[in-house]
Amino acid sequence: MSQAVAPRGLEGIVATTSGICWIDGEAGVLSYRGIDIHELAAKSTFEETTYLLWFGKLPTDAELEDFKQKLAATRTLPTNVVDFLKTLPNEANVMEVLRTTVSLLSIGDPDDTDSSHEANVRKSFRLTSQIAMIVAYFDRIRKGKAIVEADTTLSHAGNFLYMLTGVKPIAEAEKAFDCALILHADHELNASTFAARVIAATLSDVHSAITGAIGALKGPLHGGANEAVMKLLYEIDAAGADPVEYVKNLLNNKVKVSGFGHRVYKTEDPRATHLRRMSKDLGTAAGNAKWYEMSEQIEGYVRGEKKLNANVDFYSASTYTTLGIDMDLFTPIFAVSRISGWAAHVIEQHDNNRLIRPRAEYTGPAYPAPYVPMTQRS
Ligand SMILES: CC(=O)SCCNC(=O)CCNC(=O)[C@H](O)C(C)(C)COP(=O)(O)OP(=O)(O)OC[C@H]1O[C@@H](n2cnc3c(N)ncnc32)[C@H](O)[C@@H]1OP(=O)(O)O
Ligand SMILES: O=C([O-])CC(=O)C(=O)O
Repeated sequence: MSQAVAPRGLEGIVATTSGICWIDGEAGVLSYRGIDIHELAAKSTFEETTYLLWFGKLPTDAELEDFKQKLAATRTLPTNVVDFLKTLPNEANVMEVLRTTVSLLSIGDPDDTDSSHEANVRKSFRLTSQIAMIVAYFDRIRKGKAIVEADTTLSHAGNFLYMLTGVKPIAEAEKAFDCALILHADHELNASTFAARVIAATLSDVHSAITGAIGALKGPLHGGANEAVMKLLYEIDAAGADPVEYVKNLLNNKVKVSGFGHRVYKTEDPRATHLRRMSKDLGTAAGNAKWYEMSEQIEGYVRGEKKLNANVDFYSASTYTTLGIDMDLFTPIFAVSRISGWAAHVIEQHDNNRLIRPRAEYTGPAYPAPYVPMTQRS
């Protein structure tokens, strides 16, 4: 019996139930476990938000302390993984480095053959720490700098910046980065999370699901857009061009402008509200608001002309640049945060699993097509 084909790209299709993240795309509302993202951005920390995503409630003081200690205790990478990072070419794509290294981490993981709820949580702790470590370690290795060992007394955000730069971050930078991690932590059934859930639903392991998710996040229609935004800003700057004229030209040539548009939001992406402010505040404080100002001009034009809103990736580009982070680390940093949401979804999938296996409407040659012998083929 033939069924109606789902809309292209599965737009609007509700593919699963989930208790993790709720979005109202019309109203521009994003919430984790029912708590509004604006409240989390103002009051929470990445650790607390991750606890919320994984365990479904805000932690008590003691639970949060225990969580932070457990997370900090997993700030270690096996020697074979560090050695592997040293064998890679300096110019390697950092998302490819991350994807491959996360895959490698499953070999030798103490819970490799265990996919119980408890083992999945333990793996999630380890991967949350290790993804941050891989990004920071590889960046230092490729720059010929000594690796900075993790500091277990620092927050997840603070430790990442410390491992990356070798300098303990000032409070403002740590706070801004921590807020960015909260904002990127989860987003319902985005492409990478869906990929992770499809993999997990075969009863494959956490590392396989996260490896697939990293591959999906890399694409420029998804997480890769933040790097593409910064490339655009650099291009405009190098050409000494007017940002609006430059983008007008792109749109006239039917080129999509990275950092704009969203499958779900029909209004302002609530995360962009914070990243715009962070970009402005950090730029102003650093005495270099150039990237923010260019971004703001582009946003005004694209919104006015195309009715497209900036998404989470647009102002994260200028925010991270102002924090002194290289642009090819932007998408890996997305993964440094999104591992919390991916892990929550993989755990939820395994806890109540059914194989995800939709159908396709066949559009190929009519059945039965002849099997033409080799001698008669043209
Ligand atoms: C973390 C994230 O993943 S957030 C998204 C990050 N991705 C980007 O920023 C890349 C740029 N944006 C896009 O490519 C899209 O808006 C997506 C991928 C985010 C959403 O895609 P979809 O829901 O499939 O929308 P689709 O691509 O069909 O766009 C609908 C219309 O808006 C236009 N449009 C959408 N985004 C843009 C854009 N950034 N620039 C110019 N036009 C755009 C499309 O050309 C299309 O126009 P048409 O109907 O005249 O052909
Ligand atoms: O939800 C989406 O399609 C993409 C997105 O914004 C995210 O993953 O944060």
